[in-house]
Amino acid sequence: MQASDYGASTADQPLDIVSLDRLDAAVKEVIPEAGYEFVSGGAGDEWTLHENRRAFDDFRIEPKRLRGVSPEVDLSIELLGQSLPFPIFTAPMGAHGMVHEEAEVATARGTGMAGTLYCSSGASHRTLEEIAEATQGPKWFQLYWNNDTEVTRSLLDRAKAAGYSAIVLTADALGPGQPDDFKAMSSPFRPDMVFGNHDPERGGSGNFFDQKLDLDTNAIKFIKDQTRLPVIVKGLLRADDADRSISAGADAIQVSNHGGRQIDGVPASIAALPDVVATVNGRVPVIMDGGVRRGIDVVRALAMGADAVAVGRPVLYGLGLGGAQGVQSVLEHLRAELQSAMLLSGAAKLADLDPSFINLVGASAEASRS
Ligand SMILES: Cc1cc2nc3c(=O)[nH]c(=O)nc-3n(C[C@H](O)[C@H](O)[C@H](O)COP(=O)(O)O)c2cc1C
Ligand SMILES: O=C(O)C(=O)c1ccccc1
Repeated sequence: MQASDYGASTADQPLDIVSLDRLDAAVKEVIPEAGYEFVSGGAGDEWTLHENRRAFDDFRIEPKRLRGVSPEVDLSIELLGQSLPFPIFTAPMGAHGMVHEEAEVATARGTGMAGTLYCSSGASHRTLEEIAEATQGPKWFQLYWNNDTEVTRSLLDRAKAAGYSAIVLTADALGPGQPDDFKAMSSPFRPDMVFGNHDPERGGSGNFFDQKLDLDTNAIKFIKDQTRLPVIVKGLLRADDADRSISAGADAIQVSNHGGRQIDGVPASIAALPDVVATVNGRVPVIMDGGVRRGIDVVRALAMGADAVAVGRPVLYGLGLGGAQGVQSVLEHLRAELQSAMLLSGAAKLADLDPSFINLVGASAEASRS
């Protein structure tokens, strides 16, 4: 059966983007409802989902004037041995076939066209090898740890062989958050397309949330011994967990609440960032994700100590609206907004961004006083 028998998704096309927030309403009109609900939704009452956006407002930018800043801001960074043209990359997300018939292959291609890093989800619809081939840019592999270590070992060997340069260990998804029917999830465009790395013989890698993770059984060390690649621990909100992860060998920390999709009622990522940054104290890079939609959000996250940010849902909205080119448009739009936000804040280079650009008000200020 051909993919077209099921109806095709949107053709590749660049998007004329005014603001990433507006993509939500546009994509709702063009992708199947199940796909839109899957991507846009959050856990529980979606309090954390909304808080991820709202909390940015607690961190006001205090712009610096009369500093001779020119528009040619250098946005490039080095992150765990990779150079990125700007400090923004595609967050690991599963099941892109819910949005586009080419699924992660198109997302990875579009991310590569924008020149930045693609983080490939362990719950992708396409195989990690197909995805790796689709992008010329840097790439990391996100692992859902499997209690059957042979399943984990085989995924790590494949990721290394396919050229992924780091492993992201997701620590915050230990049970189904939202929705809970992941095992049955196939693409509405191609019902034959299920999770690409899933090995039905072992039943293993389909049980994404059946992971028992602790530092005593040494997941981080296991990954490093197996791959000799750097490990990013993703999904931390607490400073003590960041500290424990670094002691166990983590090479970077990704502050995240999984886009408000795991446990509701936890703080926004941007609100959790300062404590983690203070404890990490420059030992390893800190990445954050959750609610990044504007160049000013990136300025705030970097001023508060993040080295880079990852973006989730808007990338999939770009995929739904314009395939690989839509993804490219989303990432390039955010890069352009960052460039302008740097100029208008009075920051000549990324290294200039520090907490002196931020004035803390509102709920987050109250929390930090108590
Ligand atoms: C549809 C979808 C699927 C996701 N799948 C994964 C996943 O497989 N692994 C993972 O570590 N995080 C996953 N996430 C979380 C993202 O990596 C990221 O933390 C979050 O989307 C960032 O928030 P934002 O969407 O507000 O930018 C997923 C998020 C979405 C929206
Ligand atoms: O939806 C998610 O947040 C997620 O992590 C996931 C996990 C397994 C399959 C698809 C998505």
